Amino acid sequence: MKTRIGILGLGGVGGYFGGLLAKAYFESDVIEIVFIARGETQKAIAKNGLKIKTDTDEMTVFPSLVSDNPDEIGNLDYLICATKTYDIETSFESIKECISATTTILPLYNGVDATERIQVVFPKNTVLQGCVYIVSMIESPGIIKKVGSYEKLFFGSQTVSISRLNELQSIFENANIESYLVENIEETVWEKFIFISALASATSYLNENIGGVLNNPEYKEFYISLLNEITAVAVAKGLKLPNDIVAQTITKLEKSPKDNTSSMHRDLLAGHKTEANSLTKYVVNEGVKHGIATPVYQKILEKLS
Ligand SMILES: NC(=O)C1=CN([C@@H]2O[C@H](COP(=O)(O)OP(=O)(O)OC[C@H]3O[C@@H](n4cnc5c(N)ncnc54)[C@H](OP(=O)(O)O)[C@@H]3O)[C@@H](O)[C@H]2O)C=CC1
Ligand SMILES: CC(C)(CO)C(=O)C(=O)O
Repeated sequence: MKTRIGILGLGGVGGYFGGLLAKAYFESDVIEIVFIARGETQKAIAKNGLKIKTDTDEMTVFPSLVSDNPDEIGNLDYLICATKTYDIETSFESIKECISATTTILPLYNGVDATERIQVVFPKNTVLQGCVYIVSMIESPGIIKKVGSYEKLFFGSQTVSISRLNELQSIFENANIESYLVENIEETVWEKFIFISALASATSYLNENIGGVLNNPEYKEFYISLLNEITAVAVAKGLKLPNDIVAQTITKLEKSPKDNTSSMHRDLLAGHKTEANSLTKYVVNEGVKHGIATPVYQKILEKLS
């Protein structure tokens, strides 16, 4: 029996990492990669394969199947999900028949509540935690453009032992995915969340890219006040983060390409729906719950709502 891996959402993230899996396991006897895509994306991939462009290269890959029909997709051993967070519940509803009690689910969204939300829909399943650092986007349906060099994938579980997750780590490693199976995944996901939540909120509110935020002292101060607010919320929630998390996050941003911006800012500029609920509102709500003031987040939320 082949290990069957579904990729839900063939956009910037799902398309890139799913594409590496499809390339590695094309016509494999042991692993089958299924792309779960709909509409124009499904049509384009079925006709031409999935094209991935990087700064230096281009490749076209073919999954075993591209479909959004649960009868065709069948039961999955793993489901890797990378729609936008506002599509979590509806996208799962459409493929719930493909999830059995033994399906392991790996969410790769920005945000910290995906695992909890998916666990509500599938209470019996193993739902891992994960996050990625990558800059990638849909150029047109079935064509993914990845910019720059970073492409790290972190995953793990608070409840499942590392040894049970080694199979998935090997699957990633054999596909040349820079993946890290980490013990303290909750902290890793929160460290990414602190980075992206403050960045997405600042770039979207100020309408500036990373360089624009860092090079203007007033904007940098604004960004740092977001880091302080979200860190206070994380601490109130009981997260054990490094003491210098704010300084570490600023350093991380300083090492990022200055002409890049957050995916939320890109969505806002393109007139698309944004993930403000997961990246901005979540912090305000958790602040209220734990008695932590988040005035700068609140100001941004008012503008983005
Ligand atoms: N892009 C990036 O550089 C990064 C993104 N992230 C995070 O990763 C997550 C994914 O982002 P990203 O890849 O940019 O998103 P995209 O918008 O590029 O892709 C999302 C994909 O999900 C598909 N989708 C939505 N609902 C369904 C459904 N019911 N069935 C099948 N497909 C569906 C959409 O298809 P359709 O066109 O049909 O709606 C779209 O192709 C987000 O949480 C984001 O914040 C994290 C790090 C970096
Ligand atoms: C900042 C970045 C690119 C880092 O992965 C990101 O997560 C996003 O834009 O959503």
